[in-house]
Formats: sequence, structure tokens, C-alpha cells
Amino acid sequence: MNSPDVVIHHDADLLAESAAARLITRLADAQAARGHASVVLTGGGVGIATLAAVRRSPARSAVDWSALDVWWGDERFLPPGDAERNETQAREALLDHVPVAPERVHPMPAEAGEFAGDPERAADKYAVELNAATPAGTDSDVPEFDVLMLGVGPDGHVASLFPEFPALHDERAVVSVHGSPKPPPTRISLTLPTIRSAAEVWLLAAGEGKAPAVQMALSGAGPTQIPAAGAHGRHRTLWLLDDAAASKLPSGLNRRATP
Ligand SMILES: O=C(O)[C@H](O)[C@@H](O)[C@H](O)[C@H](O)COP(=O)(O)O
Repeated sequence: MNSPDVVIHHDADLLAESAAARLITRLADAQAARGHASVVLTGGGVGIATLAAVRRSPARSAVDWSALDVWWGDERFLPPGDAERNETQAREALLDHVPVAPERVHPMPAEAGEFAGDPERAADKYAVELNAATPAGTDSDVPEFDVLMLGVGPDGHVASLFPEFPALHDERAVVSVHGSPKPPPTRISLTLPTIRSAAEVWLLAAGEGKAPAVQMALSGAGPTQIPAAGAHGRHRTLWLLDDAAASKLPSGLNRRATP
């Protein structure tokens, strides 16, 4: 397993701007190499701020948005269009402002229609959608995402994988989560094996409240206690932090502070 890279930024705004620039470059490079790219988005303050920074960036036109597949790492299981849905916030922050191909944007199902009251059915549907997008001949049920972004909770959760929850031990690609300590209580989430199918996993954390979880994740804690510790990419695991979230890091880590 690759050792994580850590990049520290002076504040949350700079973190979001830097993550946005990094994302634009990474997606443009993937498209230059293969003609298309894929990204997994996260909810939460830093994740959405990063998308808004992409929207504001003149460099955003370096991405061929029509050749980008957009997935989500988790979703709050709420009615379509609910302001609290990660999809709603991602569309408002970025996706409604760039020419994505609608058929290449893959939101997790909302609580409506056949999925009303049935998050398990919604999770299964998303697993089927991921599998359908997986090239034949690979030994995986999910695509190899170019970049999978994750916010990090103060308890070390990523996506909707919370410490000690059964979802952490589930071998399926996508699961429903009940009794989430972070509202709303019912969610849909990729599991750790699916997260780990990404070429690069980026973990975004800002603020003093995340410092203990960041320290534990980077100092050997296990994924049951600190789910972020189990989130690593096949080629790269990158922690993008602000000074406050990095304030408890042990010395000697591969940390590069931006000027
Ligand atoms: O649905 C969600 O809430 C997110 O996917 C969740 O995993 C979030 O990324 C973290 O809780 C960090 O959120 P903040 O960046 O707002 O602290």
C-alpha cells in the first residue's frame, strides 16, 4: 500500500482553491491520455467548496466536461432536489454551470418512487450502475475512478462510513446506512473496497475539529476506529489539509506546506 502524501494549506479557502486546481489538472491529464475521465464527488463543506472553486476557475475549460463521468461517494437518502442532498449541492456549486453530459452524471437514487422507504434497493441500483460502467475483462465490479474525493468527519468517517458501523465490513460495492450520527440518519455509501478501486483517493479536511482524526488516521489507527485510515488509492493517497486540521500531525510525515 502506498504511503500517503500530505499537503498542508494555510486555511480552508486556500485548501479548496488548491484542491480545485489539482482536480482540474488531474482530470485534464486523464482525458489527454485516454479521452475521458471519472471523478467521485463528496458532500460536506470542503468538498462542495472545492467544486465551487472549480466553477470560479478560468482553468475549468481545460476539462472536457462532456467526457467526464461523475459519481458520488455517498448520498443523504432524501427526496429528489432536497437542499441537503450531496447531488443538489454539487449541481448548484458546479455541475449546473459546466457542459457535463447528463447521461454521464450518476447521482445516487433519491428517496422517491421505487426507492421510497427502501435505501437497500437504492444501494443495489447504484451497484448495478457502477458494474454496468465497468469495462469488460476487468476483475472488478466497479470502474477504476481517476479521482475519488472524500471529506473527513471529526470522528474519522469518510463518505457515510462511520466508526464501528457494519458498513465497514460489508463486501458489497454500495450499502445503505441507518442511524448515521451525522444527519440525516439514512444514507447510501460506497464501501471501502469500492473507494480503494480509485487510482487516486484525496481526503480533504479543514478545521481544528478534524485534527485528532487526521492524526489517528495517519498514525496507524485501523479503519474500524477511523474509517479514513482505510481510504487509500491504488496509485496515490493524498491528504489535503489546512493548518488547523494538520495541527496534531506527528513530525516527519511527508508534509509539504504551500507557500
Ligand atoms: O454526506 C456527507 O456529509 C459527506 O459525504 C461526509 O462524508 C462529509 O464529507 C464529512 O462529514 C465532512 O464534512 P465537512 O467537510 O462538512 O466537515
